[in-house]
Amino acid sequence: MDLVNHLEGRLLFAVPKKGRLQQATLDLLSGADVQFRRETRLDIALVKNLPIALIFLPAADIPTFVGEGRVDIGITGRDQVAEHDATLPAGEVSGVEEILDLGFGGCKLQVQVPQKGDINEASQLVGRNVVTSFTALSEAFFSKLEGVSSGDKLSTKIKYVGGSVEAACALGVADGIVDLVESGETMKAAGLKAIDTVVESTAVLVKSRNSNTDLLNLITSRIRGVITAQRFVLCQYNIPRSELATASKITPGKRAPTITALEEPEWVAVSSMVEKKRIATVMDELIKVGATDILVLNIANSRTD
Ligand SMILES: Nc1ncnc2c1ncn2[C@@H]1O[C@H](COP(=O)(O)OP(=O)(O)OP(=O)(O)O)[C@@H](O)[C@H]1O
Ligand SMILES: O=P(O)(O)OC[C@H]1O[C@H](OP(=O)(O)OP(=O)(O)O)[C@H](O)[C@@H]1O
Repeated sequence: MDLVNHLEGRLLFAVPKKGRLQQATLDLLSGADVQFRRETRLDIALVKNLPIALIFLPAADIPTFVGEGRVDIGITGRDQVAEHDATLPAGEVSGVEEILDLGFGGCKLQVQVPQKGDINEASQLVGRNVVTSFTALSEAFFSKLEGVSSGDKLSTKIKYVGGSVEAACALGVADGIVDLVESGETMKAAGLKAIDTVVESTAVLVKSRNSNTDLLNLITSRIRGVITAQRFVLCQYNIPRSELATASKITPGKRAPTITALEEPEWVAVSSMVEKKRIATVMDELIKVGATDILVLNIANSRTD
């Protein structure tokens, strides 16, 4: 089938074709009931149950396609959006608009130098060689350090490499690099240390500034629901009515806790959404104020807007 001729009337949705963000993105689409089958080697897949076409693109290229309005919506790293925006002429508004922080793919774009060298702060790299895959963000970062206005010549020499950036210092190509750090293992293995942060990143859902359709809002709402379900658990417990006000402060919920009367008039049951990462502390606090029968339930999906 000639897929390109089947794109008419469909919302075009760019997703990473490989790399760190791909699996979590596919899981998110599955949670949002976006059904598709991608033929081997094809970068376009038609969604079976919605008028959407998925376009598989390198994460780094997604902001360009979204920014130019060639695709309507996409998932990529905030670092890639920032790099794209940093290439725009001064004063030009980016065509890429972030709509949701997706919470996965967390990493930092950091300035790194040899652990055993004499450089301890980024200003010491001014006028020296810096290697990176993020040239626009690095140029903006060093322009600020040098006090140079955008477009003017930098004394720091910024060179592009496409990957294995951390090898540049060992090979004598660079005095420092600007590269992504997640666990820090690659940096440590290469004998490097971080001395500054250019951008902190997570995966984001972005849309083209001029795209705004009911379907775009529907898919955004579904994805928001999946993300919320992943971030929160449902906490249920019984509490003496006299302690309800205190307990409600511990579990205020997203809007307000749900309170249900029990057969025993002195007691109520409370049900409230709590952020997963806080749940252990919240349970400790609930026990202290007299809660009993605390249950924590996973949320399969949610919709709050
Ligand atoms: N440890 C990490 N290293 C690199 N990127 C990460 C990491 N953790 C999360 N990311 C995010 O994943 C995005 C895509 O990076 P990744 O290297 O997987 O892409 P890729 O398309 O395979 O690119 P490349 O071919 O240059 O490696 C990054 O821009 C960043 O937002
Ligand atoms: O802090 P860590 O958890 O070690 O992750 C960071 C490393 O991962 C990325 O490289 P990737 O594996 O994508 O290969 P690349 O160097 O070819 O881009 C990034 O460029 C770092 O080198």
